[in-house]
Amino acid sequence: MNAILHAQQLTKHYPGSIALDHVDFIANAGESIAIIGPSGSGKTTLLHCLAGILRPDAGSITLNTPSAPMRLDTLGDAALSRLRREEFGFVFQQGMLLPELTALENVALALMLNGTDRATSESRAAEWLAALGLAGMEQRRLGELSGGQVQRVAIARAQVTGARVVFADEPTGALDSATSKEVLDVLLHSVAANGRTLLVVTHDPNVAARCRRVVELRDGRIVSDSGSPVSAPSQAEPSSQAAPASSPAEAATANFKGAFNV
Ligand SMILES: Nc1ncnc2c1ncn2[C@@H]1O[C@H](COP(=O)(O)OP(=O)(O)OP(=O)(O)O)[C@@H](O)[C@H]1O
Repeated sequence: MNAILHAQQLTKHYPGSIALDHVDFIANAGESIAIIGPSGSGKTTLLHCLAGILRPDAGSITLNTPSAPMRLDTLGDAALSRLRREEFGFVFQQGMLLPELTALENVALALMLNGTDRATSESRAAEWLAALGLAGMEQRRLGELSGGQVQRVAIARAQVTGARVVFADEPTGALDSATSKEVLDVLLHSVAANGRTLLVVTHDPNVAARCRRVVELRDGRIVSDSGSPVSAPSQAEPSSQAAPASSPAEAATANFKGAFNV
């Protein structure tokens, strides 16, 4: 498999605690990886370091791009922000979306920040929203959507730019179990259909069980790494090999190819 993200000897301290203790980690292209572990074990710190949100105190993080490997830990702030906008997508429990904007504007904004014109951005955003089951809701503000619908907007925003790695932190944490399952289906199928890599921090065993690989942290160290499929092997297949649609979520997946071929 091809490594897309490679962290070596990642270390991050906070006053009075060590959040990451010489962590070595490789994410391969197309994998869905759950990061689990007890509260305070360093999951969010690891995710934020890998995503270029936090700078490690020591260690290296390399993103393999088609042009050249890029070292996140040595990039300047402006270059790091640009890399985050172009290469990464984020689905967090809250905070990534702007409540004063409509669903369409929230998704389109991700493209506009990368220099895409407004008309193109809105048209691609509308395709993504439709593919995720939100057709007809484009003009609603976030307060007019359910929690599950808001997370679908976040999933669309995370991927509309063509991000190659999607980072999710408790993406279903605020949802009831039925809605969690729906949102998880949409997230897993959409990243798989587009060949993206997914890293998801979770306390939910149902979320971890649906990921291809499970990495467990304790006291800032990786203590186990399944490194092999635990379920849903089709998640790692490229879009051309995606299974035929047989449910609304899978039908949405099939539409992604259209969303990206425009
Ligand atoms: N901004 C901060 N300032 C000080 N200490 C911090 C900060 N952020 C995290 N920590 C500490 O670093 C350690 C790892 O925190 P982190 O949030 O990464 O763990 P986590 O596994 O994601 O926890 P949770 O499951 O509760 O979200 C903990 O001891 C935490 O208290």
